[in-house]
Order: sequence, then C-alpha cells, then structure tokens
Amino acid sequence: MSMPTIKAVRAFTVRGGGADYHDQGAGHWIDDHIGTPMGKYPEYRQSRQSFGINVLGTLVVEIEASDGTVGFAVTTAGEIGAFIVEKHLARFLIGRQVTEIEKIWDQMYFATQYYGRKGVVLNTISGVDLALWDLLAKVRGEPVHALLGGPVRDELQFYATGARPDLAKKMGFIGGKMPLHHVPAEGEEGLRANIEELATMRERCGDDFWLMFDCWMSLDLNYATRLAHKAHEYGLKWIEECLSPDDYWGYAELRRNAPKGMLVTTGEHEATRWGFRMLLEMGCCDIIQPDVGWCGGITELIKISALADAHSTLVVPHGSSVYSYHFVITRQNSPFAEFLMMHPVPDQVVPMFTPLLLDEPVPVNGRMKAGVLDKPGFGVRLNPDVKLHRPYAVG
Ligand SMILES: C[C@H](O)[C@H](O)CC(=O)C(=O)O
Ligand SMILES: [Mg+2]
Repeated sequence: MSMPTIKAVRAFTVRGGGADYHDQGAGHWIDDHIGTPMGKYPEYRQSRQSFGINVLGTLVVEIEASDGTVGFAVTTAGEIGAFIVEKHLARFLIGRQVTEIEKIWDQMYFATQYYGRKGVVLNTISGVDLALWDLLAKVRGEPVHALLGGPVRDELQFYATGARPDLAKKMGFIGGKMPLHHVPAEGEEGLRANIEELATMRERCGDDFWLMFDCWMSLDLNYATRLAHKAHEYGLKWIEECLSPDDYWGYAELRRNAPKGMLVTTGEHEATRWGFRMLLEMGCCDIIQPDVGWCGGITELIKISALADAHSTLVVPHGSSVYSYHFVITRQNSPFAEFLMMHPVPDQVVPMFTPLLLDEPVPVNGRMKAGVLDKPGFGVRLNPDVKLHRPYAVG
C-alpha cells in the first residue's frame, strides 16, 4: 500500500491558555500562591507568572501530507519551539512517508542531542511526534488509540487537579489533587497552613475520597518527609513532585521515608526513556507521571510505559488532554487519568486546552466512555477563532 508523503511542516505560536495551561488571566486558582522552587524568594511567592511560568506559550505543529490530510498537535514550547521545528526538525519530515514515525523520532532526538535531551527541545519533539500520530491516524481513518492496540477498558476514570477537591468530588471525580500553597521558607506556620488545608478538605470530602498534594518541585527532603507524615493522619493518597526532577537520590530516600501506604509520585518534568529509567531503577516513586506533550510524545511514551510495567510501576500521565486519553485507554498499567481543572474557580468542568481546540472531550461525572475517542486522529480540531502566529515561516 503506498502511503502519502509529508509535503509541509508549519509551526505556530498562541497566547492565552491552550497547551501552556499556566498562561491564564488574573485571579485563576493556578496562579494563586502555589509553592514553587522560586518560593524561597518572597517577591516570587504569590504568583508563578511573576517569575515567568507562562513565558513559553503554546506551540502548534501542523503537518500536511501529499494527499492533503493535515495532522496537528499542541504543546508548551511557543516561539523557541517554532524556531526548532521550522529551522531544524522539518528537514527530517519533508518527503518522508507518513508511517516513518520511529525513524523521524530517532533523527529528531539525536540531531538535537547536543543542545536538547530534556526541556523545551523535548516538548518540541513531542509536539512534532503527536502531530505525526494525528496525521497517520487520519490517513488511516482511525483513532490514535486503535494504532496503539485499542482500548483495554470501556471508559476512563479521572481524578481532578485544582484548588477545590470538595467541588471535584461533587462533580464525580474519583479524587482531588490540590496544589501545595506554602514552601519551606514559610516555616512552621506555612507547614501548619498546608496541613490545615488538607484537614479542611478531608472534612468536606469524607474518608474515602482520594486527596493528593502536588508540591511542584518546591520542597527539600526533610520538609517533604515531615509533610508526608503529618498528611498521613488525614489519609493523603500521594505526595507529588516534592523535589527537583534532578534529585533522583532525594526521591529514592523520600520513598523509603514515606509513611506506609502513601504513594510517592513524580515525572511530569522528566523526559525520554533514559530519564524515566533513572526514576524506575533508583526506586524513586510508585507512580510515574510523564506528560506526553513533554516527555517525547507517544513514540517515547510507549517505551517509557513498557519500562514502567516491567518495574511494576503505574503510569498516570500528567495533564495533556486527548494526547493522554488515547494512550491511557490502551494500557493496563494506566488505570486512571488526570483532569486539570482549567476553570478559574474551579467550580465547573471546562476543556483542559480551552479555548484552543474544538471537540475536546471532557469527563462527565468523572468518567469518559471509550467511544467518545472514536474519531480519526486525536479527534480534535483547531479553533479558527484563536489567532495563530507563524514566526519562522520558511519560503
Ligand atoms: C497544580 C500544579 O502546580 C501544576 O500547575 C499542575 C501539575 O503539576 C499537575 O497537574 O500535576
Ligand atoms: Mg504535578
């Protein structure tokens, strides 16, 4: 069977929400005194935007095939990503068959290795990879999950990430992960405030609802260990991303020190099979949380997930909307998924990448039927009302 070839690669940037979900307006829960590694500086404590969490913006990668089919994907990489796509990566795609995903990934990774390996370069490679999967699935007239082996369950179950687990419970989610608001530099008072918040949510949500803390790389080992033990009294299910992603040794120690029954999770800022190999072989966590838009795309997540499975470790991808749903529905070692609450309060469910995509599915009563994903590609369209900017158009 002759396959179409790749005719054009285009990279756009977008501001305001979308894949850079931290790029929100004023008053959003996601920018309200959340603990970060910059929290040691009082002037950067109240707002993550104050230290530039949203400087990148969204990158949209569009890939057009010789038969006119267009695949696309979105990730967090903005103008830097657009430069890398148009000036460097496009050469590995133009003229290739749409099936050559594995070879293209290998060439993108090793051609950028001298300045890449992680971070914005891997976000960008992920965006190209996801657009290739979208394109191939559209050419074949199938959903991406079918290319990955098909669903292993009838529906996805979600926990919600947001400042109000009590509201998430009312909306049918299986759990609520809240941001940790105070960092070690805020002392014992901050630690007490963190625990009081958990106690309040436990009171409102009852004993059986999952509650988790997302610590967004903001703690040190000693504080994380103390927090974990105090939070255990309130049945905290897991403690997430406590330390720097580079501190594999700290994570291994934290996992040894954590109270029995509490899970240690991390990995949303980790990338590639080599990065996750460190987390898995060093026994850093109970659940890995790769973001498919940052870790290397679907091509790399397949390898990361297989490695995790061999280490009896669950894979619950970070955010990433449809790109994650199409993967999670196909894997036994991904028993549930994350839904990031992007409503500012958040008292209602809105699409995670709002307003960038059309047809982006959302959980209903904390669940999503597999059939909702039965559309060609990732099943989403770019919203024509959102203004795209192409800074590095070639030719
Ligand atoms: C709420 C967290 O600080 C972050 O914005 C999202 C995240 O880490 C997660 O969803 O996990
Ligand atoms: Mg997180």
